[in-house]
Amino acid sequence: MTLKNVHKSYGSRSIYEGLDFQVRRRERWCVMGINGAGKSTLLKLVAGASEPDNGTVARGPSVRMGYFAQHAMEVLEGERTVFQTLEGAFPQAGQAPLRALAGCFGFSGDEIEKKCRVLSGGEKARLVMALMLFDPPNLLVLDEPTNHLDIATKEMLITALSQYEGTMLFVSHDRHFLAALSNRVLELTPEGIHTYGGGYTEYVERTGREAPGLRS
Ligand SMILES: Nc1ncnc2c1ncn2[C@@H]1O[C@H](COP(=O)(O)OP(=O)(O)OP(=O)(O)O)[C@@H](O)[C@H]1O
Repeated sequence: MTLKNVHKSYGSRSIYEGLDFQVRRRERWCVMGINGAGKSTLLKLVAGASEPDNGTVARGPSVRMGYFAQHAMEVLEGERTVFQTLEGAFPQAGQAPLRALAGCFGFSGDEIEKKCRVLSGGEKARLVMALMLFDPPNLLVLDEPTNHLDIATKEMLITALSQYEGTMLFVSHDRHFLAALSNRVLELTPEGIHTYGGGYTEYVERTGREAPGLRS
């Protein structure tokens, strides 16, 4: 995944002026920066949900991507149940594995019969994660995936993602998520980008500072 000389503005507000950045296989980048630095915009560009004004975003031919952002929850069909949603996505999978999948993501017993329209934000996020991780793509782009999750589900997600062997690019304000899952750090600053070859913990040790906007 290579971004070359990427320019992006919203109206008169310039977000990047010539961004160069490369993500290689198995790297796990956390993206840091203050509010409005352009973290979500970068993830959108990588995911193809937004186009650069100038420059190129190139994906390797074997890249299969999963993109999670808050709007991902809106694509759930309100009248479908949790189970119907999983079955619709994986028609070949059979009942038992899908029930097990739902269970792993906290939908036990009758809860899989709940319609999507009644799900809480956290339940929707869990269902979207289950859809994404059943047959995981080899590049995950995650924009604040733990936002609506309770602690138990967050820990479960961290465990699942630490076993994931693909490449990741993510934004998180959760210290444990950052520390457990990153092996690279990209910092967006007004002066441009800084990259660090180690994970978040090494970044904190080296720079003596934590990510801006950390929640826990
Ligand atoms: N579609 C849009 N139209 C106009 N301005 C936008 C749009 N999307 C983002 N922006 C602006 O661009 C800037 C960067 O936005 P972005 O969401 O990438 O920042 P961020 O670093 O993810 O911020 P936060 O930490 O607050 O989520 C912000 O000032 C934002 O208001």
